[in-house]
This record gives sequence, C-alpha cells and structure tokens, in this order.
Amino acid sequence: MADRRNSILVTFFCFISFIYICECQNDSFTIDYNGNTFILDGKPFRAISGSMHYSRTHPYYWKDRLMKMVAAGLNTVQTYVPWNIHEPTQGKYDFTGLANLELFLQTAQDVGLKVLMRSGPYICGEWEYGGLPAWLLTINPNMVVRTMDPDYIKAVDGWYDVLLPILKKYLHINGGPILMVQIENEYGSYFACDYDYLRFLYQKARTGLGEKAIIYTTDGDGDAYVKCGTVEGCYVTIDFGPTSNPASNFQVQRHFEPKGPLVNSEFYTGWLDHWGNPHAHTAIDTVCNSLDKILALGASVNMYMFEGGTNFGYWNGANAPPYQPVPTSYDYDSPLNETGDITDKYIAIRQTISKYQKLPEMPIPPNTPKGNYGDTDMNFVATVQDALSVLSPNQPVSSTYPLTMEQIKFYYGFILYRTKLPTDITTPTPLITGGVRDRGYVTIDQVPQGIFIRDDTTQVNITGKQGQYLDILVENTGRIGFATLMNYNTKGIIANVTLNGKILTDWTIYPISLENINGTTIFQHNIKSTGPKKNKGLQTPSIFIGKIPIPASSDEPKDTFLDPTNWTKGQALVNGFNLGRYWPVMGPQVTLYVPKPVLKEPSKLNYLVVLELENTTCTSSSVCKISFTDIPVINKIPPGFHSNIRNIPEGYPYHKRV
Ligand SMILES: CCCCNC(=S)N1C[C@H](O)[C@@H](O)[C@@H](O)[C@H]1CO
Repeated sequence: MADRRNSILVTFFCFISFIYICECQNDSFTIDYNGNTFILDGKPFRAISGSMHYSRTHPYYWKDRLMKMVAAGLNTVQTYVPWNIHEPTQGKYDFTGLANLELFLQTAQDVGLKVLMRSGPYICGEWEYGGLPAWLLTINPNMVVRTMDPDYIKAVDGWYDVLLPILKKYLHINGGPILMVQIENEYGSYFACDYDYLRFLYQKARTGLGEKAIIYTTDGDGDAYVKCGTVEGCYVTIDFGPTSNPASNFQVQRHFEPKGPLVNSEFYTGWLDHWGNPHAHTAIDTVCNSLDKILALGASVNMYMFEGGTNFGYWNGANAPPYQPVPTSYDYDSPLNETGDITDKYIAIRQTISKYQKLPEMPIPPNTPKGNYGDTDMNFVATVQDALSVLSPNQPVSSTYPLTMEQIKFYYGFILYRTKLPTDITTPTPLITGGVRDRGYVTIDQVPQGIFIRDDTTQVNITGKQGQYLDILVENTGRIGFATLMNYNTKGIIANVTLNGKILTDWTIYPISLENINGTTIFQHNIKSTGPKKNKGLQTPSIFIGKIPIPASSDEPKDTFLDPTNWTKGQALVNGFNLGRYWPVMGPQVTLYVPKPVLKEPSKLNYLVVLELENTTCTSSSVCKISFTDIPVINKIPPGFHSNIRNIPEGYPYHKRV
C-alpha cells in the first residue's frame, strides 16, 4: 500500500516539476554564453530578422508587409522608435496612425514575428533629426544632444518614462513579442563618447524594463566604434554590409563579446538615397553571397532594410557635410520595395534563407494592385501670400530680426518671412544671407527674384520699390540626423539678411500649414488671388488643387503614384494626408507613393493639393495637369550623372563616415 502511495507521490512530483520547468522556459529569452546562442523558451534561437519602420508604412499595410517577411523565412522584425513622431511637442504624446506603436507590436505578434526594439532616443535612420524632437532646440540652441547635457537628459528622462512601460508590457518575457531592446544607435560613431550618457540610458532602461530584459547596443564593425558605443550591462552587436568575409567582421564583436551569439544588427540589403544622387543599388548576388556566409556561421542577422517604405510629410532626414536631404521614398533597394511589393531580391534572399530555415508553408502574399488614373486637372487656387488667411490663420509673429522656426515653436515644412523694402531698388542689388535653412524663395510683391540655397546660394539680386513686400518663403528640407553637424539643426532664417550691405529689420513671420487647405477649404474662404507671377524662370510659390479621377468600380481605389513630371519642386497632399516632397527635376525620385487607404471610395471626392515652389506650365488662367500612374519612378539619373555611374559601388564601404 505504502509503495503504491509513494509511486503516486513520485509521479505527481515529476508531473509538477515538468510543468514548472515548462513554465519557467515559456516566456524566457536569454543568452547562452557557452553555446554562443540565444535561448528562446528553452530552445536555441537564431534571429533571422528584417528592418521595417512602422512610421514609414501606412498602418493599413503593416500586416501585409509583416506577412511577406514571414513568408520569406524571417522569424523577427526590427524597428525604430522615432521619439519625434511620438512627442511632437514637449509633454504631448501621439501613439495614433503612423505612430501606433502598440498596434504594430500586436500585429507582429499576431503574424508570429518576434521584435528587436530599437528604443532610441536617437535612431539615425535617415529620419528627421535622427528621431530627436525639434523642440529640444527651443530649450537650448547650444544643446549638445546625445550627451549628459542636462536639458537633453531631462527631456530623455521624461520620454523614457512614457516609452519604457509600453515596451516592458510587450517584452517576450511578459508574453509579448519583444526579444530585446537597443539603446541609442551606433553611439560609437558620434564624437562625444560620453559614457555617463550611456550609463544613464542603460540604468533607465534596466529600471524600466526589469532585470531579465536583454538590453543591447549596435555599432559599426570597428573596435573604435564599439569602444565608445557600449557600456557594462549591454550586449554588444555590430553592423556591416555585404562583405566577402563576414567571419572577420564578426571578430570585432568577439573583441567585446568573446562568448555569446554573433549578431549583425544591420546587414545592408541596399542603401540610402540623397536628392540629386542616383538611386542606390546593391546587386542581388552581393547581398545573397554575404548573407549565406553569415547564416552559415550560425549568426543572428537583421537585414536593413527589408522594407524601407516612405518618409511621408516632412519626416525625411539629411546628412552633412555637405547638407544633403534624403528623398520622400525610402525604398532602399530593399527586398520589399517602397510599396511593399516582392522583388527579385526578395525571392533570392528567401531562397538563401531556405538553406538554413524551413520556409513556412504559406503562399507569398500577392503584390497590391496599382491604379492608373491618368491626368488630374489642377486648378490654380492662390499664391502662398494670397492664401495666408488659410495657410497661417493665427496672428503672425513680429520681430526686429528674423527668428528661427524653433524660436516661434513651429518645427517642420514651410515658414514665410516678410518685410518691406526700405527704399526704391532700381538696379539689381544684392540681398545676402548665409542663414537660410534650407531653401528660401525670394519674391518682391510676389514677383520671383531667386532662391537662397543652404551651403550654396547666399546672394539673390533684387529690384523693387520702397514699401513693396520682400517675402522669403523658407523650406525646412529636413534636419541632419547623423554625426557632429546634428548640433547645427535650427531651421528657418538663422542669420540676418542684408540689402546692399544694410541689415533688414521689422520682420513678420508666418508659419505655413498646408494641411489647412483641403477640398472644401478653398470654397469656404473664397480666396482671391491674382495668379502666379513669372520671372527669371520662376513663378510665385502657389497652391493648386484637383479632383483625382478614380473610376467608379468595386475594386477601387488602389495604391497609385503621383507623377509630377512637368512640375518642379513642392509638396503634395491627398485628402489632407501629406504624401511628402516631390522634386522630379532633381531626382532620383520622380513619383510619389499614394497608399490606397488615403483615398476614398470613388463615390466620394478625392482631392490633390499641391504647393509648387518653383515653376509649372500653369498660369492662373490655364489648367495644368498632373497624373496618377501605376508605375513608380524612383531611379531617374539626376543632372550631372551619367547612366553608367552609380553612387554606391557594390560592397560600398558604408562606414565612410562623414
Ligand atoms: C551617410 C551617412 C549614413 C549614416 N548611417 C548609417 S551608416 N547607417 C547606420 C544607422 O544605424 C542606420 O540607422 C542608417 O542610418 C544606416 C544607413 O542607412
């Protein structure tokens, strides 16, 4: 009898122990330093990951892109948290639309992807100001970001108090998809090398995420980079592009992590673009041969980018020197193109992965259909100056000398500076300033005089009569997001303007909100305008509007592309959604991606609003056309380049630091 009771007790104990061990192993993610691997829920785990930035793809399509990543054999997605989209003004937070972080995390979990979360506060990524909010510059224009600068740290502390509880909730160890959290971004590439800053970030993240979370850093594959880029408690990872010998690249990581999993956090599948340079291209074989070697080493790898997406609105960043803004398209020559379509590179990478990972038994989701809607008649609405009552409805700011955008707490897009000519100017006379960031469109009583261009054109010769309006419409084309010049990011007119050597004073400053103009606004405000004036090959910066001719059909609307060929440079909005900047004369991007969800069904009116800054064939009397096509063009060869020259030779030494 006793034996029977004992055997039951032993069986029961073994059963409880089994349950306990399983439970302990569930929701666990650790590093096995002996096995040089991650351990996920008790089993060895190698991340095969791809980067997709939720803020660069319309939320309607997040699941589509993530499913395509699963179909390619990926088990993880890596993404950045852009601080500035979530805290557009200090203390006010936005987690909706493109900024709906929790929806993105939930969607990743729903499709079965784990997440590598890059929490910032700085993210680089060719994103506006590397993800930092522009209002930092109002606290102290001499702030040295990414250091223990007290004003910067106070702002980061407040932001992390909001962000970390969200990330903690979604950690794998708490039942979510997040495997580990990166702090900062390639900090070792920044001049400051401020260990106290990294220690602050690490301690804040450790406190916010708990003792079990894995916190990591990413740096370029050079000892000097990693030396300044990591700190006690963080797991070191590195990044490198397609190279012939990944094993030697990983030696850098081994200098800092002698044991533990090899991790390449950014394996470049393509590269970034700048306006005026040819579209980046990295050959499929170059990518796949190197990826094959990385996977053969048993390393974890994240492909940067797997889907690049779009810099909608004013979210593109810039690099310097020289100052070079990044286009609206963040296609990156990545496996999923800007609109999430499968490419040959996707198929080839999927094939390479299949050598190491059983592919899921699922069809590859289809590419989305594209709409070819043809020409839209664009009607002139008003010059910017004549539409100020709508574009800048609040009281303008008056100031003796020009104020920066940050000083008037208006951070993105366009701002108009106005003063009056102090005397008659009968012969072309130098109007000079080195302080326009980044392009300044100069008019006298709306007659174009020329364009100030940052790091390029600091003088415009003007004529006019005393008392006429001297207007400078300034475009902020994106804040620098990499390296030392990040600390020179104020925008607007940042220095005095002189006419014939005399400083001009008594300025009136108008922040411009294009979102205020939509299909109905123009009729409500019966804006009167005499029409654009033309001079020196330019026309007054003007607003145009048109109704997009989407056919009445059950399968409409579709994704489509705005083709501004015959227009010059400007901004485009569809139904109030800011598609981004167009600059077809510069290239490489010509068309703008219009995601289907920003369009209404055909029975409703779909409005296109355009601010054209430089010139069109339109006048106030003639109707201009702009078309919607089903074929994107983002690889036009820019002026000065020849068709056989590419700006990124294969195997580009991406660490050519600026
Ligand atoms: C021209 C300077 C580019 C600096 N950026 C570099 S090296 N990169 C590393 C960086 O971590 C990532 O966010 C991206 O910015 C990537 C380039 O796409």
